[in-house]
Amino acid sequence: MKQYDAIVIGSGQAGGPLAKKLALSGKKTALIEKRWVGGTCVNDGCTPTKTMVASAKMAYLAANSVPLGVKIKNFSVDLEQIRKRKDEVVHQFRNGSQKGIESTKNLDLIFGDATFIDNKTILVKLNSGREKEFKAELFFINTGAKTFIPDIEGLNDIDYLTSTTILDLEEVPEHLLILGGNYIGLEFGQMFRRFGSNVTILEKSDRIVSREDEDISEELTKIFKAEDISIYTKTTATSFKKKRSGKISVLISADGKEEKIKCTHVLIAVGRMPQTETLNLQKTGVEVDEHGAIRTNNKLETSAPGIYALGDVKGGPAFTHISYNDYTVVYRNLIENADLSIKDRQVPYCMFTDPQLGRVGLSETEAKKRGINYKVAKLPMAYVARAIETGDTRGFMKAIVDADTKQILGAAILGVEGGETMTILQMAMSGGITYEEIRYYIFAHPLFAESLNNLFMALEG
Ligand SMILES: Cc1cc2nc3c(=O)[nH]c(=O)nc-3n(C[C@H](O)[C@H](O)[C@H](O)COP(=O)(O)OP(=O)(O)OC[C@H]3O[C@@H](n4cnc5c(N)ncnc54)[C@H](O)[C@@H]3O)c2cc1C
Ligand SMILES: NC(=O)c1ccc[n+]([C@@H]2O[C@H](COP(=O)([O-])OP(=O)(O)OC[C@H]3O[C@@H](n4cnc5c(N)ncnc54)[C@H](O)[C@@H]3O)[C@@H](O)[C@H]2O)c1
Repeated sequence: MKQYDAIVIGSGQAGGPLAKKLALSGKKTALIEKRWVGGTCVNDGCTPTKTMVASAKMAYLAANSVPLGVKIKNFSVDLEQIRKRKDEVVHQFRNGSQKGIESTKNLDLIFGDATFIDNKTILVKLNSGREKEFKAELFFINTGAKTFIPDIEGLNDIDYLTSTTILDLEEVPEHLLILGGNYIGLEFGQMFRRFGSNVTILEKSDRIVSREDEDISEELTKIFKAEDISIYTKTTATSFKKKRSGKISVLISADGKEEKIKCTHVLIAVGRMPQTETLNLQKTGVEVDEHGAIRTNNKLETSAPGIYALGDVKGGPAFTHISYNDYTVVYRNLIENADLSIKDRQVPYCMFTDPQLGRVGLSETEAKKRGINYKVAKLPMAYVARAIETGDTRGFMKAIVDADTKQILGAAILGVEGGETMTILQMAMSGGITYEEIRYYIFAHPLFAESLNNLFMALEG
């Protein structure tokens, strides 16, 4: 049985870089991956969706070019080319990471499905069909999450789509019904509407993006409705039935009333669940919560000594940059004797609808709940010179500031390149730059960033 110093299970956004750095630090390391190097982000998450969102944006621009004085006649969407481009980008990223791992001294990349025998031993069902046991002093679990499939009558009798299978559709759905109105539902909903599908989104809560402030949900709803996307809130599906015509009949319960909708495709986007059920964690003493997420402390140590958990598998904010940050925390604590913690770290994120929603820090709702003496700065994108010049004034900029200290507490930028503008405020928050300083800051004209002067001017008087 081969003995390692460290075994990393899962080559997600933490696992790959961590395995390389551990090996380079002198630890004999193995990285076990059951599918593809790069995990969800590279293979069926961020990378493929954002390449396809770019195609959807191109279709939107072509369809809306006339006001800018450009007539585009007869454009069409070529899903095969969109898929091909997406696959090329994914393969480029995946192969690049794999080569980097394979050429790292002291590191073995093993393709197979790992399960614990005890807290120092794993059994790997190799992709070649054989089984092998490996031992290590340290284990790092980075097995990510997968689509949660709700228990709804008839769902298993239709070929429903997930965020993975929808990436490889060979034709644009005639009518795509989406269950769930948050990141995945909204990014795919708008994308396929722009590719030519009729799109209906069913959201269980009383508004889409229900974790955000109400004005954000309202503005996004307006933006989606302007593209003829149907949104039902306080609604879920109660049964699915495949018709002889090939169509799917969906019984929905909308705000207490029942209604039937026909569609051709169904995308399930009601959340993701940690991939822990096949790890045999009961053999290790690693505790999980009621959702199967691994419990860790602020240094990402589990309840079993020598076993760490990083990324989506531990629950909490499920983003690539958070998983990557987990890796730096674990690595630097272990190898560089740092004393880093994930407590109170910033969690920025960007939803890649068009326009984007860039978010960091407190929302207005949270500031109110905490009883903070806050003020809200808000500027419609229709007042942003760059937005007017480039012909897209949808959305607004919003910042929550501390009325006493003048520090920025949070920001929501719903607008073109909203993620980039949000990041400027995120850095101001890290550096303790006050909103008054930003109000008088020199930004190059006419950038979106320049309007941060005006955003905070709104707080004067
Ligand atoms: C459609 C979609 C779009 C997204 N877009 C964004 C975005 O724009 N921005 C953003 O920040 N985040 C986005 N995310 C979330 C992001 O992809 C994840 O948060 C990120 O990939 C972090 O994952 P991870 O490192 O925890 O693990 P993952 O990347 O999920 O990797 C886990 C790896 O472990 C492997 N594995 C699992 N079990 C075993 C086992 N027993 N043995 C061996 N290997 C195993 C899996 O095959 C997988 O490769 C998106 C997610 C989805 C689904
Ligand atoms: N741009 C990004 O950063 C990005 C993009 C895609 C995904 N992600 C990550 O992927 C994760 C999963 O995203 P998601 O959108 O699937 O999940 P989510 O948990 O963020 O949202 C699920 C939505 O479905 C609704 N819902 C739940 N049950 C329902 C039902 N039965 N009927 C109708 N609606 C129902 C919920 O109210 C919620 O609005 C997120 O946590 C996110 O971190 C990030």
